[in-house]
Amino acid sequence: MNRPILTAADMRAVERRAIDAGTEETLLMERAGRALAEAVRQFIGPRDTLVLCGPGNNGGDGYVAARHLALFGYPVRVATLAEPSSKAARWARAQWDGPVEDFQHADAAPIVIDCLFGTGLDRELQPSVSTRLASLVGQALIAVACDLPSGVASDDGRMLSETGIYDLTVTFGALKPAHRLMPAMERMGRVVLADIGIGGTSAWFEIGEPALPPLNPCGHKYDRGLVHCLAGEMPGAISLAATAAARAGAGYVRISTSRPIAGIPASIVQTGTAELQDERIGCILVGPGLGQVPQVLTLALTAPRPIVIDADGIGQIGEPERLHGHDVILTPHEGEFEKLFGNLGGSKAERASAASQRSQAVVVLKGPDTLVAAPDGRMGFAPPAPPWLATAGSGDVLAGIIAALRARGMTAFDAACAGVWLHGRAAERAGSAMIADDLLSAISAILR
Ligand SMILES: NC(=O)C1=CN([C@@H]2O[C@H](COP(=O)(O)OP(=O)(O)OC[C@H]3O[C@@H](n4cnc5c(N)ncnc54)[C@H](OP(=O)(O)O)[C@@H]3O)[C@@H](O)[C@H]2O)[C@@H](O)CC1
Ligand SMILES: Nc1ncnc2c1ncn2[C@@H]1O[C@H](COP(=O)(O)OP(=O)(O)O)[C@@H](O)[C@H]1O
Ligand SMILES: [K+]
Repeated sequence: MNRPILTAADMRAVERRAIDAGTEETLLMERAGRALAEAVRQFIGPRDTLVLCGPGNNGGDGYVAARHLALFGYPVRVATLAEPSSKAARWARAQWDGPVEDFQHADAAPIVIDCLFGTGLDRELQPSVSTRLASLVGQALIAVACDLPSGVASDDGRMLSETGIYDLTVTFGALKPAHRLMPAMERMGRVVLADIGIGGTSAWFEIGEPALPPLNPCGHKYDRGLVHCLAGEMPGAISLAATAAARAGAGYVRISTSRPIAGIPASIVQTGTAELQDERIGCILVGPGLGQVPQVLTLALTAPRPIVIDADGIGQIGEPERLHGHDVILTPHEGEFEKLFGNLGGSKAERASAASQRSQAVVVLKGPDTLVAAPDGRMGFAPPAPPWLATAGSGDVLAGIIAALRARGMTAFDAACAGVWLHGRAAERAGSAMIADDLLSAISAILR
């Protein structure tokens, strides 16, 4: 299931609509604080706990969580940075009947719950605050963030201030962009999304497990998709991509190559000609191992078929507008992205979206926080993938998987999202010592 991703403004609008429809703001805060306490109880046994409360509603959630943790039997202390400034937070503060310490002087504790700032953080923390928070987080056995680690910019995942690495982040109603974007994502530990009875829809979402096209019991190999790969100077990369396409369920994979390629499955057909006008082709794949032969990309763009352009092919496009009128999925890493689109500026999501609109292609902007952008504004955020995916050839495998899914009839955007999801899960399955070749059998295992 795809989970919506909401900006701070989206989230405030959702909250406003719920309040206008009659839900008390304090009820939402009660649910959020209770969910935070429940998550702590679920993951961590009762130990001395210090709850740090800020002036806004993030702090309000903290007072509620402290009350529930005390009821659960946790020895809880509360320390505050400033008195509550919102009505709901004042209510939550009034419900907490224990003492309140001063944030700068509170002793450290094995469990620290950071409820200083959440989606309302709009500037860096005062150095005395960030230093103290980092010290308390650093001394804790378990550090928990309410909604977001304080210091994180909710909408783009930047660190406005550095405050340390957390073990658990409990968020409410919907994921925020920062939960799926670096550098913030790697500071959050496990992210738990709690239901507080509100949520919204959005063109931005976390990519969930895809529904792949069912096989037609009466179908033949072309019904399952023909992927035509174009080889270039380095055959290894296109071999990986082609084999990935076959493993991801394409019924027929062939490679146009000027010389025979050794070591690939015999079922992958090698041909000396590029029969790209063949209407049975479901997707053309060009770029992996292409080298400096731009005429191959030009040839690919003469065919009126869906096309995945990866690696060297991306650098040979020239102007993104050249892709208008074609049905293209681009799969750049940051270097390839910059080669084609230049330095666009803005957050990763803004850059991916601008690039997709400019090229009218689906853009898979890869990295530890891969994004899939469509020209119409939809954006898929990859769920966390293991860092060992950063290995030579793994991008070629991704391009092959996406080409297979496109050839099987998924839309360009859905194929790209599904490919990114499968690629990450295959890496999890293959384990930390994997090489890109190992992803191929892992794909088969997942699709079994
Ligand atoms: N939306 C929902 O549906 C629900 C949201 N909920 C919770 O509310 C949280 C959002 O609450 P929020 O909007 O009150 O913002 P929050 O993060 O507490 O910070 C704002 C305060 O901080 C201040 N301030 C900002 N930056 C600062 C800085 N660098 N240094 C110092 N001060 C700074 C700013 O004051 P300012 O000085 O800007 O006037 C203001 O006082 C959200 O993360 C979630 O936990 C839940 O209760 C359930 C439902
Ligand atoms: N730190 C990381 N954590 C998770 N995935 C990563 C990380 N770094 C890169 N990846 C993924 O690994 C793949 C690398 O692709 P690419 O850069 O094209 O490599 P290559 O050209 O060697 O195939 C991409 O799918 C990317 O999203
Ligand atoms: K927080």
